[in-house]
Amino acid sequence: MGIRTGAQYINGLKSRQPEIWLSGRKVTNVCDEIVFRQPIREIAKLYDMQHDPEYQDKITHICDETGERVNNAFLIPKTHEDLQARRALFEAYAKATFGLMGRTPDFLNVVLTSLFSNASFLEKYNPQWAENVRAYYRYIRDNDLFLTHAIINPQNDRSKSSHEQQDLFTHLGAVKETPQGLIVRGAKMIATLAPITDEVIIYSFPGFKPGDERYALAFAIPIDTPGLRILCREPMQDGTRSLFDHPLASRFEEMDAVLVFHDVLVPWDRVFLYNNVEAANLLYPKTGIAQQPAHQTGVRGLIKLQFATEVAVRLADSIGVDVYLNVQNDLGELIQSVESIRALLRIAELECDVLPSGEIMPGWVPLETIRGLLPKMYPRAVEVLQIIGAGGLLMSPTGADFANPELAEDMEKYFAGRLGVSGKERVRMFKLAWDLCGEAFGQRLLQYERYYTGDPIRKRAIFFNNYKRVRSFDMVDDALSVPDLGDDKMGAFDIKEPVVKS
Ligand SMILES: Cc1cc2nc3c(=O)[nH]c(=O)nc-3n(C[C@H](O)[C@H](O)[C@H](O)COP(=O)(O)OP(=O)(O)OC[C@H]3O[C@@H](n4cnc5c(N)ncnc54)[C@H](O)[C@@H]3O)c2cc1C
Ligand SMILES: Nc1c(O)cccc1C(=O)O
Repeated sequence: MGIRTGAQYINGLKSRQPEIWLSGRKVTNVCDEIVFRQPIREIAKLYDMQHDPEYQDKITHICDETGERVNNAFLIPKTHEDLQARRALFEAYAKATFGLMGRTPDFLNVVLTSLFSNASFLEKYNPQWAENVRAYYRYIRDNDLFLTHAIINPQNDRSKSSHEQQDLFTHLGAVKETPQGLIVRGAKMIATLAPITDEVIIYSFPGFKPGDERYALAFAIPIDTPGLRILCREPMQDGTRSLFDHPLASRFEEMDAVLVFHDVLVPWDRVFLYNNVEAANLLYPKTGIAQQPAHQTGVRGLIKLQFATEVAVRLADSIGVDVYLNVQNDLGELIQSVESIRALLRIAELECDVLPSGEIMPGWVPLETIRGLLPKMYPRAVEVLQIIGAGGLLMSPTGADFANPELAEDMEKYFAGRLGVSGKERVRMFKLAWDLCGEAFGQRLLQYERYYTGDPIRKRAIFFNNYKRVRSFDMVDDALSVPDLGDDKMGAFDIKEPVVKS
């Protein structure tokens, strides 16, 4: 099959009946659910881009194995050009959503591609697991499917391991083996976009301890598998608010959900690992599913930070405050943050690691540096929007007010910005900023940047320990290697007079 159109993606959603709970009721048809309608349209646009002459050659390629056209997320990078082809995809998808949708199809399809290209690591534990991963990658690639994932245990008692929680199956674990497959029970979080995806893949960050065997799991199943319950968080926009009043929240609400598995059957051919703490702890480091996705998240994060910075620059301009030193200082800081991330991405693409298989991994040091900086830089961009917008962020009327002729004169007179910026233009600018820095929608985007790649504190500590393990810090040795001349001689500088040729 190869690349899908947006209509085919939507028809796929219509062909299934996942158990989705939203605001206390079961969703009967996700495509008719007003909260999901616009986000589905935004994802469908990404699928249509694969057929658009402007994008097709940039974001898709002909699969060597099948001869079909497939998305570049399924490309195993073997050359710098391959890496650029993946970047072109990440950039095109990020720009289509201003970087505001973190879990677009390319993200997990890159994760799966990395699992596929490094599945041999599983062979020592169970060769069938490696085969299952390979078959699953081909299935998702050839059907161009959209995955969600939930790799975190629900936030119950973080001071205790999974097997020490109040209930043995609060956290998702294996209950029993059957001839058809594994029965799993418990919960995982946070499956972003789960309600509008095709499949769910489950695995975990490293960190399992002896006694956690039943939780050491990795598998994938269709999103409408019987017994899988999708519990959505409270919506951040109800789908009725206008594009004028909420130019971003009305389009890019990325629903998050807890997945509850009520004795769900995972067929054996969908089991990638289980009951093996060592394999589960090594999945990340041995399959590159931290490093390759970090390229996608780095590009997406750059676009998101760049977008917030551009909004801040235009916000300041709209009310003439970018003439002031303090505003220029803040805006300059945001621009330098954007340029820092842009430079780090280039370094990551130039300083690659080449695996024995020939796969090239963009450099982990610059990528993890991006992952450590964005959780600080993006919240700062939100703060600068709040500081520049000030009270103006709370004086925006609605599109309905602008539509009422009785108010027309006041709207133009009292809401106008600097000379050349009409009342409607200034209010639209401030609404764009408010969606990013004031709305619950914007606060989720901030929390996403802080936590989507894990706890930034622990990730930075892991980064430090990995960096210390591979770097020598030998300038310190150089500085300490000056011969000790003894105090009386320290002042004597045996500088030889330069020989001057007459
Ligand atoms: C908007 C959003 C979207 C997300 N989307 C996804 C997704 O699609 N798929 C997915 O799998 N996950 C997703 N996540 C979850 C994300 O992976 C987690 O938020 C992240 O791993 C941090 O875990 P936590 O939220 O459970 O925080 P916790 O680990 O519960 O941390 C809470 C606080 O306690 C501290 N803490 C907890 N445990 C320790 C410890 N052992 N040592 C030191 N400090 C500790 C932390 O530093 C933090 O301050 C998403 C998160 C957000 C915010
Ligand atoms: N956060 C991640 C995820 O959700 C899937 C794969 C990788 C990561 C990561 O941050 O490394």
